[in-house]
Amino acid sequence: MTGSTPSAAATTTEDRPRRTGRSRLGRGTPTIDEGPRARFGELLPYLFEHSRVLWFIIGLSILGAAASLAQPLLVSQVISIVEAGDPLGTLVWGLIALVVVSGLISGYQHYLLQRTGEGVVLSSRRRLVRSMLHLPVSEFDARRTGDLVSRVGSDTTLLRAVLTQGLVEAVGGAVTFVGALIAMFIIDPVLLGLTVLVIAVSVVTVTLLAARIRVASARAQKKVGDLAASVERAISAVRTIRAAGATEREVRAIDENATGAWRMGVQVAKISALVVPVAGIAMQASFLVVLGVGGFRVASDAITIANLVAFILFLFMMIMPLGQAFGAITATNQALGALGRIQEIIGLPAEDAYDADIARSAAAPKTPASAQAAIEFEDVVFAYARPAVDTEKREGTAAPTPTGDRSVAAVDTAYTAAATDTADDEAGRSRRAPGDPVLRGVSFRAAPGTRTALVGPSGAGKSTVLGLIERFYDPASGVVRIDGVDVRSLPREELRARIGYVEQDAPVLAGTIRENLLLGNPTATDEQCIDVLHAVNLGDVLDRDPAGLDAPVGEDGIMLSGGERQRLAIARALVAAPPILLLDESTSSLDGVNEQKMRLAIDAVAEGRTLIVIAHRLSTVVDSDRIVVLEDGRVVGAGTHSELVESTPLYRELAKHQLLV
Ligand SMILES: Nc1ncnc2c1ncn2[C@@H]1O[C@H](COP(=O)(O)OP(=O)(O)OP(=O)(O)O)[C@@H](O)[C@H]1O
Repeated sequence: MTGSTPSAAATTTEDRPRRTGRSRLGRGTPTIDEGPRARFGELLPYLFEHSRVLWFIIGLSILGAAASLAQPLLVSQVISIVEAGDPLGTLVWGLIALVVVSGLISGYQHYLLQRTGEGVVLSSRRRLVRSMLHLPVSEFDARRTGDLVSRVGSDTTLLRAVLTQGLVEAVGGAVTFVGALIAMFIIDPVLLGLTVLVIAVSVVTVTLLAARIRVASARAQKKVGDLAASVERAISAVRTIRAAGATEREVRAIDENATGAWRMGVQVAKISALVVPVAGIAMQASFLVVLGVGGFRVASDAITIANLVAFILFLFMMIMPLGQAFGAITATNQALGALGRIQEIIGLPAEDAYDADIARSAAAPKTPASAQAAIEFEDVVFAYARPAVDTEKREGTAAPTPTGDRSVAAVDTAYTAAATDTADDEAGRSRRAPGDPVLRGVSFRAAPGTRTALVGPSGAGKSTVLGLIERFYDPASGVVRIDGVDVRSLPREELRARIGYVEQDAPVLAGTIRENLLLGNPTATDEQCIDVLHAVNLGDVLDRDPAGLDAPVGEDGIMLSGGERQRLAIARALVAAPPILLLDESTSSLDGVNEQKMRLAIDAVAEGRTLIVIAHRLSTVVDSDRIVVLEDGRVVGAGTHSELVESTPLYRELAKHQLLV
């Protein structure tokens, strides 16, 4: 699922990748099974990047072709000289030299082709990764991580084959082919006519097979993407899967995808395998025709033996490039299938820097003035798009659900009990149709330098509010402002540089503590890093490992406790010293000790900045300057704790359940 404005949502999500696939990438109408297919023209920019070396290689292969073409002529000369009983002299040495030179040329050419092929893979990976990481956040909602990884890892490698398996060599091959054809025409046009007839049949057959190879290959690559996505899903939730006793089921699901990929691979192999015998039969048939008819023509003195031998050698020379051409067609078709999947991502529009229209029409200054910015929501309506392209995405790759946290369960029970007239619980949320607004006219203001808490039932839209401030999504209507400036008119980089954002789940990256801390501010000193660690009560992690700041945190920060991960994420946001901090408190890790540490951390970071905290337990935010209560996408109350206890039943109920009143 993706988000943006409802109207935009309808066009920017599910349909877009496929629509882009049709208009930019393919002829005809690709089905979801085939996936997008690229046009040959889309391959050319990748080749043009290496045009100098490719011209050099083409030059080499023409040279090699000329050396090969000279060989039958020399052989024919040698036979004539032997027949006449004359001494061979330097002719034999010339022949040997030719063989050696063409061998050397072909070796060097092979190396250059492989190297250039690697270059093409590299540049396609660079372009793809650059585009991928600049896609709007909503695109990632709709796509499976494993499939994206597979495009970078597997699809790109298929582009190499275009070069290594023949496209450039086919140029040299074409020279040999034409040269041989001319020589054969000069030697015996009748024999040539018969040969061409046999070969033409095989060329037509191979051309027909090529179209099927392209379709099968695109399907095979899609299956590889499915496989990668299912492996990613299983690995990312390995603990949950083990705990649920679902390992074998996952293995079977992955196995099904692996079998699907295998089946498609075999289909490609079958079609490609047809190409080989077709080429072989063409060669043998033409050889037999030449031998049989040629024998008669020697007997009737229409052609000499020396010329028949030369003709047969030229025949081989003509057929060899044909084999190369068939290989090139297969490889190119496979590459076009893969390139379709690469270009599908590259062709998607990147996140825009800012909304030019709004920036133009904004009367207010483009840069927020104060160091402690005010945040303002005015009548904001927002809907996520309709269901994602792939439901597996949300079901399968979701982070493991926190279990056994009774305090969180109690919070939601409290909300549910309080919410009598609206449906806010799980059942209520499931009644909201996909594409219905998640925020329905939200308005509130967080004054500069104050602490604002967002509270409300699960699914009320609290995290969505933070997503809109960060401009991961834009509202359908209404405005989000920082210091009076519409956030859409600010360059995203500038906007995000002003905001520290701590997301709810998995906020720690694999790597070391230092790498995590330097993410938002690569120039921070060790001293600054250590200071912020102490500020969020994480000083002790430095003593645990002699590596100190260079201690690894493991994949997703698995070597730290849940509370420590959350506080490390806060520390990371602080290193960049942002004037605004958005903190989506984790629903897990809320035991008493962690909660206390979290409160202290929040106190420490609140100083001198505008802070918006999403709280799942009131105790962490009860002393906030302002608490905004969200319910089903609406603000149902705002004020201090004591004001809300008086004025807002939902809040009062919640406070009662948490023994605060
Ligand atoms: N990326 C997304 N795509 C589609 N729908 C989404 C997306 N993120 C959230 N939603 C839906 O929007 C609604 C509000 O979600 P949100 O995460 O803002 O709620 P929340 O109040 O923060 O909940 P919690 O307290 O459980 O974190 C939910 O119904 C949720 O299913």
